[in-house]
Amino acid sequence: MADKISEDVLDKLIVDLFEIEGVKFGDFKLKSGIHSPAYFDLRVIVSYPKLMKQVSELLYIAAADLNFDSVCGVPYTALPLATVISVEHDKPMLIRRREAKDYGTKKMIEGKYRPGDMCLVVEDVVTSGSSVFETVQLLREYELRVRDAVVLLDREQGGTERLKKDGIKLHSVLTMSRLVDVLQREGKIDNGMRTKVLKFVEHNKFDTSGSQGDGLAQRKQLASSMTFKQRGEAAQNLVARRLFNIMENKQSNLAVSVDLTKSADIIKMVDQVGPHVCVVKTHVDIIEDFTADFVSKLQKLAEKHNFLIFEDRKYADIGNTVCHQYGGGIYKVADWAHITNAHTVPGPGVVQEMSSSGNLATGEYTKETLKIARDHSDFVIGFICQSRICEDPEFICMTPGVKLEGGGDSLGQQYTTPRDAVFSRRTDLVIVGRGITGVTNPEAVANEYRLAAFASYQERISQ
Ligand SMILES: O=c1ccn([C@@H]2O[C@H](COP(=O)(O)O)[C@@H](O)[C@H]2O)c(=O)[nH]1
Repeated sequence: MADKISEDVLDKLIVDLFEIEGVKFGDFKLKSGIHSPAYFDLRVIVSYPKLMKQVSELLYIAAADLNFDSVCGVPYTALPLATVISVEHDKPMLIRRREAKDYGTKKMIEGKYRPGDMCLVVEDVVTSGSSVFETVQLLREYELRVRDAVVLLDREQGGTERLKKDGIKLHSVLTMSRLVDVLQREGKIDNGMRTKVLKFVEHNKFDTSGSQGDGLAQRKQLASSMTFKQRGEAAQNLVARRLFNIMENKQSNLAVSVDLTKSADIIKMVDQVGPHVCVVKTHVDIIEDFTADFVSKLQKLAEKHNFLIFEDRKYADIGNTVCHQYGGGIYKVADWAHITNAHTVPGPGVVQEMSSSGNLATGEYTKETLKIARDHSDFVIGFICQSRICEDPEFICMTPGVKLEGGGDSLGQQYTTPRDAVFSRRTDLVIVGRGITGVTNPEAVANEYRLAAFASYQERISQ
């Protein structure tokens, strides 16, 4: 890069980024819980149009010798940079969606292209390279070719090497070491901070020895110590991705189980507690007056409050029968439920452990169901379990039988507390039924459960 752009221009850019607080130094606790002496937030660039134009131009120069038909920014910070490159140099742009639309074409890549077109990926900061790789992977799924990516700042933590393994050459405008060298020379940071940052980079390199690009496995991070955001970014399954997204945005890892028997009561309850939950769980076969109108009201509430619908049907028959049960009958679960579940006793399917006392779902059963889930990860998003059963980031562990005060009921249900489930047993999401639906002020109580469960998750990832 240094050969294409003058040293002075790069040095001035580094100081400008520092001045607009796109680069900060101190003690920053990252979402992963790690303390970092440097923090980058290049989203601020959009507030400085001249700088945004300059950065886009430098990214374009970094790609000057390359042949490409279109550009695609990694969402979100790099989107405006890719837009400026596209407009200034008359290069068609492609937009990568984070989530497929629920209607229409369900495309993940927007824009016109021909199969085999070469696309240049644009990114603001690269650490492990997993965000760039995710975008590349999607473009390749859509029959585009990708050989190169340009980035404003390479943190030099293994991203270049990792992307190389996937056939992508990373071209960076700036590197972390150059950045701290210049800032020290310009008197913006002292030598102690410079050394601290360089040591941090040295000791926090991502392992690039794996052959394939699931960055998270290579980071050797355990699911239980990762943020929901990181896990959403790593998940390939779109429902899992969407759920992690909702959990992160609503700061909720609470599912409410609305086991009421009259549809009007269910709708009223869901509207009250909807703002606090990421999932509403139903048992439609206990509803006395089930109609299609109930489903459409529930779907409207799911949109209004942004939650997913989980029909707790616990399928357990042969594939052919389950297909009829799931897609047909009077409930037509497949038409409206985002999530449903199955026992694994009949063979491959989804997994379940029970919270009731004396349940038989232990040992080998759990091991086998985990294997089935891994073999069908395009279809499986997680497990019903009382303790985390695996550290695969994409699988969500959901725990029913939760009450703030613990205890049990007269029919064998055993309750655990939100903290015990999420912090001690390291599961992700708590399912609460009567603890919320059986009280006089469900909305306030749902919020209490939300706060307790989310605080336990935050405590866990900051360990
Ligand atoms: O092992 C399991 C599997 C599912 N459930 C379901 O969760 C709720 C719990 O309701 P509470 O009122 O909080 O007891 C209910 O719908 C069960 O069918 C479970 O409890 N245990």
